[in-house]
Amino acid sequence: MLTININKQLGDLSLAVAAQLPMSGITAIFGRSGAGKTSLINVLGGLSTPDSGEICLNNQTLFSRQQGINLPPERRGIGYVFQEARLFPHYSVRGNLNYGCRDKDVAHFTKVVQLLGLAPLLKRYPLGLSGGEKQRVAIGRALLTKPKMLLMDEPLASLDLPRKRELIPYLIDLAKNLDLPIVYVSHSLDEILQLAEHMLVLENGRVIAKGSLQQVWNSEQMRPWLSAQEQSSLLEVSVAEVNQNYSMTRVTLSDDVSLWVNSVSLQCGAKLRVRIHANHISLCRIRPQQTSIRNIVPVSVIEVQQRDEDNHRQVKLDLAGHTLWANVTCWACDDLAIKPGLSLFAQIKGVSMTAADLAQSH
Ligand SMILES: Nc1ncnc2c1ncn2[C@@H]1O[C@H](COP(=O)(O)OP(=O)(O)OP(=O)(O)O)[C@@H](O)[C@H]1O
Repeated sequence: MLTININKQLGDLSLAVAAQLPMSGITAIFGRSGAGKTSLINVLGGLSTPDSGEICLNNQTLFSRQQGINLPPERRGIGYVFQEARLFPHYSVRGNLNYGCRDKDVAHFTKVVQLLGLAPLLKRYPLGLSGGEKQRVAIGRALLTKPKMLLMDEPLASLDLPRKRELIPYLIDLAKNLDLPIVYVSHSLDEILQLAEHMLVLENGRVIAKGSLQQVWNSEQMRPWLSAQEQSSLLEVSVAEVNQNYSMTRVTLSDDVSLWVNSVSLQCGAKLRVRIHANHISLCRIRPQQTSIRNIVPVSVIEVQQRDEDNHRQVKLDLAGHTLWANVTCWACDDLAIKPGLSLFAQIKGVSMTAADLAQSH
């Protein structure tokens, strides 16, 4: 467990974080620009010093103002990967990987090189590498110091979309195969959906939500910070059936609720997360007939919310015990007299759930 309880004044921002991060899987630190994400991981990595508080990694105190402890970055057992790869241009990939690595563990080197697909690059120099390749080398370099935890500050931010897609599977493999907890800063919900198991949301230097990805994603606390386009729900489902003719996959949420989504190449039984955008859901009082929409599921209204700036309402629904958010115009809400307790049918277009909305659960 990484236990954080720190305060630091940074210009106008008061960073005040109290949280415990698990020592497994990927924990996403999410927040808008200026929320304090980089400042937080700089404090964890020892690149900046809190004004007060404590940081403990398992049983080791990394920082304690009271006890006068402040371990330097190299003694924290924490690896750091920045937005830019920051490689040494005059060293080969092998030279960069070995830089700062005192303990020459050949088996570990081979494993890291294999996990990150670096073997064909070892003799090359940074100048000739793509952005994604450079970032893989930077990750490898951090891993070769055998950290107990890896901090990554938007490691995909400087990459174009194809390079991002290329790197994501490597990151998933690392967390799984090296049993290495990763703290991953991002303001991209797309990346977080694919990578993270846990999530911590920062706003104005404070933690506004933390917990499992699904719990935080679907929470009330997330709503105010997301635009209507970003509002969505995350459901954990299992692959049940593939319709080869129409390239659609049926996933089940519970014994009697299933959804058709765009085809995924996974075995039946595989666990998936599916993101359903609130703008892609429509609500009906009676079960629609002869509709093009493949997914019609019974729901009941838990709550209806409206933000001052919006001309629509956010309807929180119960779908077989899971939370589903739908954005509906005020007009439709009034017409259908949508209020808590009402039973409705939610329609979700099958085509609206694409590869970007589907992620394998780790
Ligand atoms: N050393 C400093 N002195 C003064 N202000 C600082 C300092 N470091 C950070 N800040 C301020 O703290 C705020 C948070 O910065 P930080 O870089 O941690 O945000 P962030 O959430 O990582 O943002 P982004 O997503 O844009 O990288 C910003 O307003 C920044 O200007």
